[in-house]
Amino acid sequence: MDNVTPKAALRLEQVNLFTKLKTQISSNHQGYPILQDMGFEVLAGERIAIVGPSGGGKTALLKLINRLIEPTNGKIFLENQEYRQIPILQLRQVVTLVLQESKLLGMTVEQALAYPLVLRGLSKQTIQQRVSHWIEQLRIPSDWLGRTEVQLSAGQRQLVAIARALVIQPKILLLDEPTSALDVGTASHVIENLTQLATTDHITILMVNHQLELAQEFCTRLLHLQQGRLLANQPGSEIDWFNLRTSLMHAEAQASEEWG
Ligand SMILES: Nc1ncnc2c1ncn2[C@@H]1O[C@H](COP(=O)(O)OP(=O)(O)OP(=O)(O)O)[C@@H](O)[C@H]1O
Repeated sequence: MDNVTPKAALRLEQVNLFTKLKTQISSNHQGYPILQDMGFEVLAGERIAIVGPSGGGKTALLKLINRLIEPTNGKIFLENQEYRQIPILQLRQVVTLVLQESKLLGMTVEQALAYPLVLRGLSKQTIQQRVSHWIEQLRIPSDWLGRTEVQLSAGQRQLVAIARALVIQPKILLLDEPTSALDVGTASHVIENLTQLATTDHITILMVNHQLELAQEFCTRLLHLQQGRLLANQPGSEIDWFNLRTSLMHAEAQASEEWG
């Protein structure tokens, strides 16, 4: 039996993110706080669900981890290496982010799936194998392959975006509400695939998801964000999902009252 403790895939230490511009809302000279005192560790192969009300900082957190934005202060580590010491292209080979609105940049589905692998200089045969594998796994119909972005529905685009991330075989996969436009059956099938992938290939997955039943099915650990702070960091097995649903509904209602 393998008793080796899994390695830390990712670590955040006292990460803060403020908007660059001063706003009227905050007198803080650094600007308006988006994320504050973010500190947590993720082990290789963990499946993390990130939940919280709108505007809580979930997308901002994924963008920090993909280095689309830089923290105002604090440190992020990939295994034991500090982010700022890793060349950005090297980091992006390992950490892949799928945002809510993915673009195919004028390519057909088939071209878009192959493109990241072409950029990595892989052989035609490997590219074909990997692309076919994920088309099959995610049950992408062959008649989508020749279509471009405008010929796909939001849900179809989402599935293609997930496949495009998976062909890359990243070590850390970041997904921002990947199943929000998918029908229940397809969403559940995607979650099954992701769960299996994390288990068999030790891929670490962080997924923002408003659909709590999917988060529950998926996660080994849950991060609960509210107003830019980490409210809870708990193993999935210790969560009272009923209470969580109630508290999220309250927080969402409060947030819409504040905005409305
Ligand atoms: N580039 C930016 N400049 C200024 N403020 C921003 C920027 N991006 C996000 N914000 C603000 O940061 C906060 C967190 O936004 P974020 O998109 O991370 O929330 P979220 O939890 O993902 O919300 P949702 O569930 O609605 O997608 C919000 O108050 C948002 O207005």
